[in-house]
Formats: sequence, C-alpha cells, structure tokens
Amino acid sequence: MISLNVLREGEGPIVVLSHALGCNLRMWDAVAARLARAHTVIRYDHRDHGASPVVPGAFGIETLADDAASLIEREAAGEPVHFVGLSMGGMTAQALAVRRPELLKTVVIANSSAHYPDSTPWTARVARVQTDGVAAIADGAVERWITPGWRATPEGTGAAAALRDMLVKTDAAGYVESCKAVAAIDFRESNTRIAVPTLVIAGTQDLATPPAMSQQMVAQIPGARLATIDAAHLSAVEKPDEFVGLLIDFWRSL
Ligand SMILES: O=C(O)CC1=CCC(=O)O1
Repeated sequence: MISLNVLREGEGPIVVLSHALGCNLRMWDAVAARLARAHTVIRYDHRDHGASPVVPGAFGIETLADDAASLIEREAAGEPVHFVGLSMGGMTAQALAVRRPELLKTVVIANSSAHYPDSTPWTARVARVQTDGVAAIADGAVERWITPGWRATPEGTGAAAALRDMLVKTDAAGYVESCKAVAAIDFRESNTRIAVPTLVIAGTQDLATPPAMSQQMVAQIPGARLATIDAAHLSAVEKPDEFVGLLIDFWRSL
C-alpha cells in the first residue's frame, strides 16, 4: 500500500475528489472551496501525480481504485462517502463502484469514458512524452481542458497557466504509465453491475471525452442520471458554481 498525498478541509458529509490525468489535487481548488462550507472535502493526488509517490512500473485503473479505497478506509472510518471523479478520476470511480460499493454513498463520473474505441492517439502521446517529455504535449492538453473563450479572459488565462504548470511538473514516466492505464480501460460490462446512485456529467465542448461517451455510460449504469455543463474537459475548473450545483442537487434528490 502506498501513502497518497491528501488534503482534508471542512466539516459535514464526506466528499472525496479524484482528479484528471496530468493534474493534481489543486485542480479541485474552486470546487473544494465551495463544498467545504458544508462538507468534509478530502482530495488527493493519484500515484505518479502531484506530491504522491511515483511508483515504477505498469498499473491499471483498478490499482487507482484500490488506492482510493485504502484512502477512504483510513480517512472516513466506516462512513460511506460521496466519490466525485473527473476524467481519469471518473474512471477510478467506475472501477471503485464495482470493487468497493460499501465504501460509497454516491458516485459522480464527470468528463470521462468507459472505453476508448481507438487507442492510436494514446500510443502517439506516450511515444511523444517518452521522446520529448511532458512539456511537449502540454499546450495541446490545456487546449482540450478549457474553452478558448474562457482562456481569453484574465481568469481563464491564469487558470491555463496554472494547469500547464501542474501538467509539466508531472513525472514523465508516471504520466506515460497513466496514459497506458487510461487507454486500456473497458468498463462497458462492469458498469452494468454498478448499484451505487450515479450522476454522469458531460461537457458540451469536451473534445477529449465527448458527450457521447457520457451518454454511453448512462446507458450502461442502472439508474444513472446525465447532466451537462457548457464547458470543455475540465468542467469543474471552468464552471465550479455549476459543477457544485449539480452535485448538491443530485445529493439532495436521493
Ligand atoms: O489529457 C487528456 O487528453 C484528457 C484526459 C483523458 C483522461 C484524462 O484524465 O484526461
């Protein structure tokens, strides 16, 4: 078992936030600030990201789910949590909901996918990072993460710079292994066995995990609901008020 970097804030029902590939727990700053007014917010860095250890060698998203399960066991002391994952965090949520449903009150899968029909772009990205480092793919990634319209504003320009900085500080070998884990996902069958209340959030301008991928997950997961935000891939960064509003409405509706 590895010891992940964890940040805990606020008081109340526990929410665990799981970030995207190449980001770290700071991706959730705006969402955490809003949620922590009435919740215990626990966010963490995935292995090979942020201030968590870099663990040499290949792994699957199931390993990230097991990392999250150990963290919940330790931090929540038997209280089921609301688990919110975006992109790779949403993949972690899909695996966790099947492997350890007893740890979860609800699951939110934002800007994510159950499967990539074509792994060619991932193979190309891995090769580029192996040759030239994470910085070589950073500008393209940030362009997928937030909309051009927001990037043109002072707030969005600052956010883009902070996100780029987060990405280029990610360990290259860890990023490569994470890309391979993401490229290999296939939750299409296991999603039909999720029995935890689930909300799927899609970004209408998300080119990395387009809304059709969210619609597919909703069709697979029994009783799952779909919500949309007018944003690109990192909807929680660009539209934190709307993102938190969707979470609160979902939790209140149960
Ligand atoms: O980095 C990207 O291109 C988008 C992405 C896919 C999975 C993830 O976590 O980020």
